[in-house]
Amino acid sequence: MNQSKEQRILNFVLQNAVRGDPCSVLDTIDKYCSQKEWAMNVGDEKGLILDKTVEEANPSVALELGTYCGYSAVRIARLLKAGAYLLTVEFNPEFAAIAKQMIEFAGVQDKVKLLEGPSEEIIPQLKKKYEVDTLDFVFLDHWKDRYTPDTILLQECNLLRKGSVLLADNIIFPGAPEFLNYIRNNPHFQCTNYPSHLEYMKVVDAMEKAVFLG
Ligand SMILES: Nc1ncc2ncn(CCCCCNC(=O)c3cc(-c4ccc(F)cc4)cc(O)c3O)c2n1
Ligand SMILES: [Mg+2]
Repeated sequence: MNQSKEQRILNFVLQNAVRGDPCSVLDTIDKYCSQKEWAMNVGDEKGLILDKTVEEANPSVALELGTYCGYSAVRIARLLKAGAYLLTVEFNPEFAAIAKQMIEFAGVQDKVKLLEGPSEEIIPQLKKKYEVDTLDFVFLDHWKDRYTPDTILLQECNLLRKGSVLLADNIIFPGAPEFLNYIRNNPHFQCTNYPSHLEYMKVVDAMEKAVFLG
């Protein structure tokens, strides 16, 4: 059976990146996806916005919704301080298997816990099953029409604290208009927009940061 694009991306990393070097894994994925096959990784341009937001938040506990091949999980995990960790949620088993290998090859597996399943099922389990108190940072990069219901769910499950930072990908393309309307009109969030471009393309995109005010 011929390989999936995601398997081809992983194979290119296994053959061309340096094991245990997260930056070489990120550069290798970006090289493949800009030169050979486009894929929906956050990419190098929006990745810099993600880096700065994570460094500023300096989270002890981070959550990512939508792992895909593990590019942003590696990107986030490489910046986490000792003892800090990332929980990343992916419901596609094939993508989860690829991401697991990508995370291990990059050498950040001790900082990343990959949870397989839909966000709407996983989020309500975070406190009891995964022993989370509150989340310091959340990266939303899954179904764009789940950004709003999952942000509401995070609040309902008391997973946000004053200062928790949410960062959402694809605000312009494919777009999350309903989320933008919800979060910008919600007095419990302080929002900042970061104009950018769709990964590996000249198409305009943006990220939105929303700090929970409690
Ligand atoms: N609930 C739940 N829980 C857990 C989950 N795990 C996965 N999923 C499903 C996520 C499915 C993928 C989400 N990501 C995107 O759709 C996406 C698309 C583009 C894009 C596409 C076509 C174009 F022509 C241009 C741009 C670019 C991006 O940067 C994107 O992030 C889950 N859902
Ligand atoms: Mg995205």
